[in-house]
Amino acid sequence: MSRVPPVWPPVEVEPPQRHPDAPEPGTKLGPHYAHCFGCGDAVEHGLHLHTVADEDMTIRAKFTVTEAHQGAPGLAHGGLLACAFDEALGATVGEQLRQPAVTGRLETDFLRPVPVGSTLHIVGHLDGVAGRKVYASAEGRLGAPDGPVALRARALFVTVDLAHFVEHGRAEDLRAIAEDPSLLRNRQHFNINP
Ligand SMILES: CCCCCCCC/C=C\CCCCCCCC(=O)SCCNC(=O)CCNC(=O)[C@H](O)C(C)(C)COP(=O)(O)OP(=O)(O)OC[C@H]1O[C@@H](n2cnc3c(N)ncnc32)[C@H](O)[C@@H]1OP(=O)(O)O
Repeated sequence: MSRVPPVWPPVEVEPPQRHPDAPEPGTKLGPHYAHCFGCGDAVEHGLHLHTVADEDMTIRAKFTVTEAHQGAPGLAHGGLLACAFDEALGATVGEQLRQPAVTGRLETDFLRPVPVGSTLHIVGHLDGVAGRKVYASAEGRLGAPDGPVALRARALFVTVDLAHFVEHGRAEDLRAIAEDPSLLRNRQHFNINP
């Protein structure tokens, strides 16, 4: 099977501009929403992705595969691995641009099986911006930051305004957040991204 990658980004892009309030390299980012399956503390069997801002439009993330994440016996489910990349790429885009954005398209190459108990080290990079379209890519290495590459992913995020979440979200969840903003991360900007 040919694995020649298509041209990336697929359209002409501008270099991304880091927002003045983007976290400094080395900042631990923490969950953006307690009930987020990718990063939230309140989700017992969630992925609990931990992310750290890095230099040069990059985010580093770690995800440890548990029993609850299996597809085949002892191996991570591919859909959950794609979820980990959605989360890491979403953080790459949202944190650097400090603007809400949702996943429009996500493609994932699975190069090696990922066993239960192993940790995936993901590096996400913001590749370019074309109007509301934001392109980002990531690589996941097994067991260590310099371990073998297990996955690669590329995504298109589309920037949206806050009305997206008000219009499409559930009223009771929005009310709960209004009553207890600590459900979202308590930073200078609140993180409404899904
Ligand atoms: C003060 C705030 C600060 C914030 C800071 C944040 C820090 C955050 C930290 C942490 C981040 C969190 C991490 C979360 C990670 C998880 C993210 C998810 O899983 S998101 C859930 C899944 N995704 C959806 O639910 C989207 C569902 N889709 C939609 O709502 C719409 O389709 C949407 C918004 C994507 C586009 O709809 P339209 O009507 O607004 O715009 P149209 O014109 O259709 O698209 C815009 C452009 O994008 C292209 N486009 C859209 N989808 C495409 C696709 N699938 N493939 C190719 N192009 C696509 C279109 O062709 C168009 O391009 P042309 O401008 O014409 O060149």
